[in-house]
Amino acid sequence: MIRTLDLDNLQQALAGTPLQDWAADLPAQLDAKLAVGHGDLERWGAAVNALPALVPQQIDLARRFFLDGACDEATRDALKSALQGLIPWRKGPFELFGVHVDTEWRSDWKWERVAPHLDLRGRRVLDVGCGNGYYQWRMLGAGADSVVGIDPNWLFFCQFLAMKRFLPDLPAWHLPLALEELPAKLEGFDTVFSMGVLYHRRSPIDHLFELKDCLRRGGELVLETLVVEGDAQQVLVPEDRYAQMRNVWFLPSVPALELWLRRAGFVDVRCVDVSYTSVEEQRSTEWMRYQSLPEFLDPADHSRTIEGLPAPARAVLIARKP
Ligand SMILES: Nc1ncnc2c1ncn2[C@@H]1O[C@H](C[S@+](CC[C@H]([NH3+])C(=O)[O-])CC(=O)[O-])[C@@H](O)[C@H]1O
Repeated sequence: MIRTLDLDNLQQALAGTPLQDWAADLPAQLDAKLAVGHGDLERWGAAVNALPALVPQQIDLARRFFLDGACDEATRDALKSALQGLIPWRKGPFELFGVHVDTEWRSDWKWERVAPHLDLRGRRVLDVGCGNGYYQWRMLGAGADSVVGIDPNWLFFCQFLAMKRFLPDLPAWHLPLALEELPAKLEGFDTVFSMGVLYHRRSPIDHLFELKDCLRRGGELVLETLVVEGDAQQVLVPEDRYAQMRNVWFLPSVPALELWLRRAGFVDVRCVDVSYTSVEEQRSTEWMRYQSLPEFLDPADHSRTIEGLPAPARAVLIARKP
């Protein structure tokens, strides 16, 4: 499976950049990771390998994730059943040759809140906690030069490989790595995204420093995370679960998050969006059959989680490394 990581092309894309040495070391690091792997990796790899060989004649990544081209009914059934082998699908939606992968999240809605505030044309991008890579494809659709995603989840890695099958020549790479597994002081990306990751970190300010270390001087950070209302000293730390999630640590107010970013050395810090997540944006579907946001909110009062905490609101902040 390592060959499907397409590391040769990644090395070529990063040749002559500050990321060149890192790219050269990746095959050995990833070989070691893949040797340990995950119990279900073989099954998910088989689902990826079962995807029919289809060549998209129509590609739209700018307005949605949409691929289409010649595909008969039997091939479409084979495509659907291979993609079903990678359930649960959380981030999307994906439209592939007439198959609509209706994911748990309307990630396209989040992208519509983020994208208008950025100019990704010609930029070398890192997406930290990229999930299945949905946003990586949309970043290419917005003109990014190359997009590297990192995420330690093996299922999401396989979901990315499924899409890459149909778009083998596009400059998007997904590495099954956690942020902590990147070398210190990479300082080579023009734009770094961290969306939906900060509240999972026990040391959120260290997370900001780690993101800053991935950026070149003058590079831009795009940070999206759960927030609460309040002033610059307001932060919620849940006693236990938050909207049924176990590993949620810090939910700052927007002014607190802006302060954290400034303390971490970012400049031009600005919040460009705050939105409550609706039960239309995150819900169970045929492609993600577990419980979802509608079950995680207080049934009598959707402004509260079932734990009695403020319902999920997410902010998008942009900041620059001086
Ligand atoms: N140490 C880590 N390093 C890198 N990734 C990690 C780490 N720990 C967890 N993750 C990954 O971070 C992602 C968080 S989801 C956001 C997905 C996308 N960005 C989104 O904005 O929809 C949360 C949400 O649903 O919002 C998961 O894919 C984890 O595997």
